[in-house]
Amino acid sequence: MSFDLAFTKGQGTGNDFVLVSDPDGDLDLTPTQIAAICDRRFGVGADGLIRAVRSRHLPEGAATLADDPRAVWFMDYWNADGSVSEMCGNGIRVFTAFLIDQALVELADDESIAIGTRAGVRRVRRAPGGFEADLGVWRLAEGEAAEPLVRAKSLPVARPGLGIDVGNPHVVVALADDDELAGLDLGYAPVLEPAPLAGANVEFVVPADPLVEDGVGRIRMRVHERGSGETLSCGTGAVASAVAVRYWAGAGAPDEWRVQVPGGVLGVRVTASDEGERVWLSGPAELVFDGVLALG
Ligand SMILES: N[C@@H](CCC[C@H](N)C(=O)O)C(=O)O
Repeated sequence: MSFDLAFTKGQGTGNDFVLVSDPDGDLDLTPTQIAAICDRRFGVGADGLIRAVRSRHLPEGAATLADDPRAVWFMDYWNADGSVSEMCGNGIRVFTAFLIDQALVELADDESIAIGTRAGVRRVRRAPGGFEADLGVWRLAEGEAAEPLVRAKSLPVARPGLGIDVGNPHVVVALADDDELAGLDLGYAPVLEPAPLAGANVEFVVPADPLVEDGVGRIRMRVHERGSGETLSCGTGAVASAVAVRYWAGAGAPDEWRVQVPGGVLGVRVTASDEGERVWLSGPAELVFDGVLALG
């Protein structure tokens, strides 16, 4: 059966998404359709597709509603290859802008909104230049996944990575300098040893000079995203990179970080909580254009 699909294209620091509104959970897009929509030559083109659906219409949404009944909306996130992810840090800001634009929610300056995701409930509020999202408590990956070896094309030898979970899986690799970062060929997926069953997003980082300025840590990052390849930015990847460098730096490292990615700059904050260290991601969110796709 063919049908018209209304969509909005959005981006945050160049990480771009196709957003669709499906309040009652009627849409049943297949992974193949999603990959076709995200294809940059034959489709709209995007790093991922995000469906706005009321949480009560999804099994994962029912679970988040049980945690927080205010999480009425669920961010149903899909990578460009049609695989699902638990979380998207740039996506959740763009998703919030989309919900507001579609008049599905109102968000005053002093309020936050609870959003259901596969990683649990996340809260987003307005911040200078965009939005800030509370991405919950970060954790080191466990067992062998904590320190995998990473091989990437253009790196002559395997490098040690640090496995970090911020709702979705990341491996962060420190590089020597900007030349090494610029010379990376991320047209090929980095190979991890041992290879995590569910895959991982891989971030490569270098410190800025100086690493800390006015109490704020500064790093540069490039990323190869699970399910999407190299992207201009990854919000959860920026958070994973900041906490990895902070972890390596040890006691006295800053709680506030600026992460320069090819598509712009993201802010990361770390705060103490009873459950562990919470991480906060801030950055822009823009809706670029609307369109209608004939599917079928
Ligand atoms: N770009 C996103 C992360 C999207 C999901 C990721 N590719 C995964 O599979 O976990 C971000 O901004 O966090």
